[in-house]
Amino acid sequence: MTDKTMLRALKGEVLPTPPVWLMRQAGRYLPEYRATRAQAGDFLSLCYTPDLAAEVTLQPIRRYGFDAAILFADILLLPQALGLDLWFETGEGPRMSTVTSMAGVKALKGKDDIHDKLAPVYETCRILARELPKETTFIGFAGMPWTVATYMIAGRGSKDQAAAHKLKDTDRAAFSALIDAVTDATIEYLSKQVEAGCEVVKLFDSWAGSLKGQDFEDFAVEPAKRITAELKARFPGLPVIAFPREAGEGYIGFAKKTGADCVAIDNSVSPEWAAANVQKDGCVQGNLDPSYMVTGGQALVEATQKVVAAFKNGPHIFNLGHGITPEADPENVTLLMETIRKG
Ligand SMILES: Cc1c2[nH]c(c1CCC(=O)O)Cc1[nH]c(c(CCC(=O)O)c1C)Cc1[nH]c(c(CCC(=O)O)c1C)Cc1[nH]c(c(C)c1CCC(=O)O)C2
Repeated sequence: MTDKTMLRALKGEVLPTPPVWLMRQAGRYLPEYRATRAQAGDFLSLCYTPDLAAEVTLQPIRRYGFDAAILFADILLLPQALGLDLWFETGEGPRMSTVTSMAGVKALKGKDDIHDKLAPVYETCRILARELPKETTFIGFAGMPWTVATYMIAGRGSKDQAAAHKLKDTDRAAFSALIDAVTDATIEYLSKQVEAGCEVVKLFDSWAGSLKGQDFEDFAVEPAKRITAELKARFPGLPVIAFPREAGEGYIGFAKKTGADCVAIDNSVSPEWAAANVQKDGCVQGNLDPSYMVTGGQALVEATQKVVAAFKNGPHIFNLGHGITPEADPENVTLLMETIRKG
């Protein structure tokens, strides 16, 4: 039996204190992150410089002793490896060349031609597999095809994913071919991360909430199911965490339908609701509102205790409902950790 608490929770064990890590735990709220990012020059150089990417992954582990470390990279490196141009506009976010037709999908690189570009990411994994503390679980990740496709189709982030919905509704063949191409490449990308030392994979579907009805089944559930099944066939026992963010009722049964070991829950649903409707089927991860990491105080303590209490009768990994923001106060993360660990 492993003594890594995160792996134990993923196997369904109910622990007296939940394992904890935070989405975006390596990020701009930490002065040491900002210093290493400045040393790298920019965000993408940081992602592609293995020593520095490993360093920022380790920083929050040293500072807080989280139970898990997540590989430092980005979900948009995969479309870049598929041949799209990617850059970040300061203060705005990602920009990308677009794919909006079958010809565009056909022009993408094949699923086995992504590894040259992504080799530095695999090297980061190898460094971390060596250097992480033995009690720390190492998480690899990728974006889910729908979320990644929304950026590939629009060339940027958007509030309502309108461009992706439009392609889905007007050129189903091109849209489906794009989802399939990203699904196939994601399987190869995650396989390499696991071969390089990741012990768990997390699938980020940040925009799953905008898929409704049959679209949710076809483009959130199905790709998660295919990716999970193929990874588990290649790596028996590999734990998979799925995060269909803002899925609402779609969270119910998501683990059963996809084969994922754990469902990550955002903070638009209450922990009590998630315990009753989702945790009944297995491990859940979540779901404190990230804004408490900015505001802190007694409200943080009480909200944290409420999340822990709501999930205490089943397998639970403590996390935020979404990424920690640049405005968060590092001291509030210390308070969070004290609150969780003193029980
Ligand atoms: C949609 C998405 C992206 N990236 C990711 C998602 C899915 C999760 C989510 O919904 O947030 C996932 C991601 N991005 C990053 C990680 C690393 C691991 C971690 O610490 O969580 C992970 C797992 C680093 C990052 N990815 C990004 C940063 C900030 C970059 C910086 O240092 O300037 C980090 C630390 C940039 C990024 N990357 C992306 C956007 C839209 C942005 C700009 C917005 C922002 O600045 O927060 C795409």
